[in-house]
Amino acid sequence: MASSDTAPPQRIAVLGAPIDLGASVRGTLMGPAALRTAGLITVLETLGLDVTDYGDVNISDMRELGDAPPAKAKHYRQIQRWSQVLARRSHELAQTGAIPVFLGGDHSLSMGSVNGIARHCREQGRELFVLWLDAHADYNTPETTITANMHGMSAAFLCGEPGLDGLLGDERRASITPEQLELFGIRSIDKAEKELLRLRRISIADMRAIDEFGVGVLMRRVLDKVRARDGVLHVSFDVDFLDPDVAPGVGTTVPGGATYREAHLIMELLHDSGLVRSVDIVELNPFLDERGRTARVAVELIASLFGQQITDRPTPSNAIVPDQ
Ligand SMILES: NC(=[NH2+])NCCC[C@H](N)C(=O)O
Ligand SMILES: [Mn+2]
Ligand SMILES: [Mn+2]
Repeated sequence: MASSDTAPPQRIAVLGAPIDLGASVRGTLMGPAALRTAGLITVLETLGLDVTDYGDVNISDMRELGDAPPAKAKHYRQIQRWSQVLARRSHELAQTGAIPVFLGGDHSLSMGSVNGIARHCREQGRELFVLWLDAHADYNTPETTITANMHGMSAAFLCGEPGLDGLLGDERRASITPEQLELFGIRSIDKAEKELLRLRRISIADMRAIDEFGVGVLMRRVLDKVRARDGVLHVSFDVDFLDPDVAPGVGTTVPGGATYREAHLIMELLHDSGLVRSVDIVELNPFLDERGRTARVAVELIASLFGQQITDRPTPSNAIVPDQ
């Protein structure tokens, strides 16, 4: 991913998705603006990347599909429009060879972004894995949900769980299989959601596992799996993955989250792996933030994901982390 003297700089395609109807707390629609204000574009350019900011997605010209909205999925029609346009734009951006970075917006946007990336990967014959950095599993369906908020359903939707079948019209719905989903940082799961996760044998690095083994070991397990299958990675980064002390600007805070250093290490390991092909940054709610603190932390973490290093010398992580 890093640029060298000979290789052309890595291209990054930034696209904002100012959506907040998937969550119960309004305000994530200001996320793309806050991330830009916190310097996202400049930070990436300073790292030597070739960044194109495509602005924010517009859904006004989307036609309405004729499917029946499920009973328990709030703002289904609106989110359907976002998902459709995002699936299309995401596929187009991936085709240009750039790394798409989607700025949310609540986590329902991943239903579209990941669908488009998955389509591109299928066409390329590469297996796509999705790393879901989140306090929540987002593995509810209209059947299991308690809140009817669609940001709590996106991971389940992507794995082809029933209930939102008409969301993308004719577009193939299951973007990945349950074994291509890696939940990481999880500390809040609803009862019926937990049962579904167990049934599907979804891989979960919860906070208990992180406390016990550390993010280095657990991340290496994820990365080794992707490498062994010659796959690539999409990183879906829900800002509430971070501890609320570090990142207060989110609508669904859960105590006991990842620390500042844990999060940076994850991003650094992801960068070193060279496997990341696309990224979502979701759930940042500037309306709830403290003087832009959370937006700035999110930007710093994205910088680590794209190669910012403390010493500007390669860290030989394999030399200092003993084999399991
Ligand atoms: N992307 C998020 N912050 N999701 C929170 C989901 C919370 C809860 N599990 C629900 O279904 O409503
Ligand atoms: Mn989420
Ligand atoms: Mn979350």
